[in-house]
Amino acid sequence: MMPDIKICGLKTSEAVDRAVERGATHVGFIFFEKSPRNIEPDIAGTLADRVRGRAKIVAVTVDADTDELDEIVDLLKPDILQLHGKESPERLLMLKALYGLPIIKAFSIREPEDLKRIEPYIGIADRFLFDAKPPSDSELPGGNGIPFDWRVLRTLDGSIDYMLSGGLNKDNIAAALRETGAHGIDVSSGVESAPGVKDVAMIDEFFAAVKRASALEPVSGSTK
Ligand SMILES: O=C(O)c1ccccc1NCC(=O)[C@H](O)[C@H](O)COP(=O)(O)O
Repeated sequence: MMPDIKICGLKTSEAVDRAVERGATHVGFIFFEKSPRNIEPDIAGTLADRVRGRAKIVAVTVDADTDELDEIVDLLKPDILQLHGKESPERLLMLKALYGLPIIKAFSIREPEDLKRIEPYIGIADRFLFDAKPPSDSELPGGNGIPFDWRVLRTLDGSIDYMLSGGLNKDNIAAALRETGAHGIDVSSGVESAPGVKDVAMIDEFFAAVKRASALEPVSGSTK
């Protein structure tokens, strides 16, 4: 079965169109000034309009205040909010009540202990996103293009819905899916030729790799 596929950090119509043509179920726009993928909400809104209804529009923010979120929600009209900072469970409840949108809560993972941090968010976040811990010299909480040890997720309760993220690319996605069986994946740097510059050929290659990997998957219940 094909996982949900989120292409994150989109900034051009060419990349948005190609991602959705190839089968992206989610397209992500980054609202974080220090990121090479940062985009203004009005420009993101115009890009999102190209694919609205065909892919879920995801607004990615980091500890954004309510004024900033008001502007993003107003101009982008996202289907989902992705919170990539230190937002508390109470903050998620408040934002869900305010905007009526589902929330993906991102967590950085290095070791099994890190998974304990999701516990207070279970039943509040609609989905989790597991990303690698940023390197100590990075100013970005995400989009660093580095994977974590996916074996850490072996201890995760199978009922937890999550997207796997962090350094995924055409060369490692088959192993990542084999190890985790993730129902959702998220990629940014792995389809870029330089930080913040999406490459349509790399988008093609990534989707081709996911399709190959998904075709190899054993069919549950099959006797063959
Ligand atoms: O991508 C960014 O620049 C970014 C900045 C600040 C917060 C989150 C950010 N990205 C969020 C994502 O969902 C990325 O796709 C995810 O971290 C994976 O990125 P990569 O390892 O580059 O594939």
